Parts: sequence; structure tokens; C-alpha cells
Amino acid sequence: MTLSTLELCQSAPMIPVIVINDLAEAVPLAEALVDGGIKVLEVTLRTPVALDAIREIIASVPGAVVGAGTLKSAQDVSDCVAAGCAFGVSPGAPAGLMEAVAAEHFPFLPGCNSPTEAMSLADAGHEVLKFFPASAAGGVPMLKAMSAPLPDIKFCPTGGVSLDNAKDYLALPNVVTVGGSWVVPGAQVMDGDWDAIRDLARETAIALGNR
Ligand SMILES: O=C[C@H](O)COP(=O)(O)O
Ligand SMILES: CC(=O)C(=O)O
Repeated sequence: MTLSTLELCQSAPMIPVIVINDLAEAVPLAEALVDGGIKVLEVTLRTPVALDAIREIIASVPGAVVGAGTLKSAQDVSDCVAAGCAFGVSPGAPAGLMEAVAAEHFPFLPGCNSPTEAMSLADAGHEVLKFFPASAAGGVPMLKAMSAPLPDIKFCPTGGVSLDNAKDYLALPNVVTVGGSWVVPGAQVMDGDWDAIRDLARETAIALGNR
């Protein structure tokens, strides 16, 4: 079943932004997150093994809802659709990328951080937008200010979000979920400390509301 981006975001206490450097990390990392209660996963296309990692997680971790992040081109969209991604995410929304997203009817969170960008993307039919880089682009006060004239535009803030400030974002009426890398710390991933990651995911899911 294809879920809309709104449904995906509403089902996620947060969306981890994952960077896989070693393919062997992909499945145990995804299992640890899912066991901890974080099921919607964004595996970024920032490393050469990313698409293989996505395919392996989809094949081996049935509880995961696997999407891809850092899409930059039409080719990225084709690759992600072919790999079976449930959704895609980008830090921005360049024209070529957005044309491919529309042509593929691919559930997508385009990135933006200004009212004009948000209005254009909402006009094009995107019901949830990535607000990136959230803290550097004005954080909670910026999103709060946008909610007054644009209450129907919903966001997933990412960039500088942590367990300490996630609740401040989630308390805003225009925020449906948040994204971040804090549940996948590089050191624990490199050490293969999946218990620590599962515990961090569990702490996060409980704190933000297991959905
Ligand atoms: O590139 C940054 C990621 O999208 C997430 O940001 P973060 O590491 O501040 O959570
Ligand atoms: C920033 C983000 O979520 C991405 O790289 O897609």
C-alpha cells in the first residue's frame, strides 16, 4: 500500500536521517531502529552503498518503511523508485528533480525554508514539506511565524533538531514530525553498537510519542 507523505509523517515520532558507509551496517541498524519504535527510515543517497543498503533493508526488515534522502536529480528519483523506496526526501526542490517526482507520482518531501518556496510547493500539491536546515533557517520562531498566514502548509523540520528541542517543534500546529541524525550517532554505528542505537530509538519514540 502506498502511504501519502502526510500519513508517513503522522506515523513517525521522528524520521532518522541515516548515512550508511558500510553495507554491512544497513540491516542491523534498521533492525535496531525498528525494535526501538522508529519505523520510518530515511537512508540518504550520500554514499555509494546507499541504494544497495535500501534494497537490503527492504528485503530483510519487514517492519521498516524505507525511504531515501538527499535526492538531487531525476536519476535519483528513478533509482529510488526502482529500489522500492516508499518515499523520497530532498534538502531542496530543483525543477528537474520535481518534474521527475511528479512524473513518477513518488511520495516526496521537498526541502524549503521560505514562505515563497513553501507556497509554490504547496501549490504543486505537496502536503508536507521538509523545513531545512531547520535551526539555521530560523527554527521554531520561523515555523511559528509561517503558521499564521499559511496554516495549511505542514512541515518536517530537519537540521539541528535533537531530543532536547524536538518537542518544541512538535508542539507547533504546522509540524507533523521532525527529522534528524541524533538517533544514529556515527560512533555507535561504526562500533556496531546496535543495543545503544535501539535504546536511543526507544528513548526517542517514548519521549516524542510512539505512533
Ligand atoms: O544533513 C543534515 C541532516 O539532514 C540532519 O541534520 P542533523 O544532523 O542536524 O540532525
Ligand atoms: C536534509 C535531508 O533530509 C536530506 O538530505 O534529504
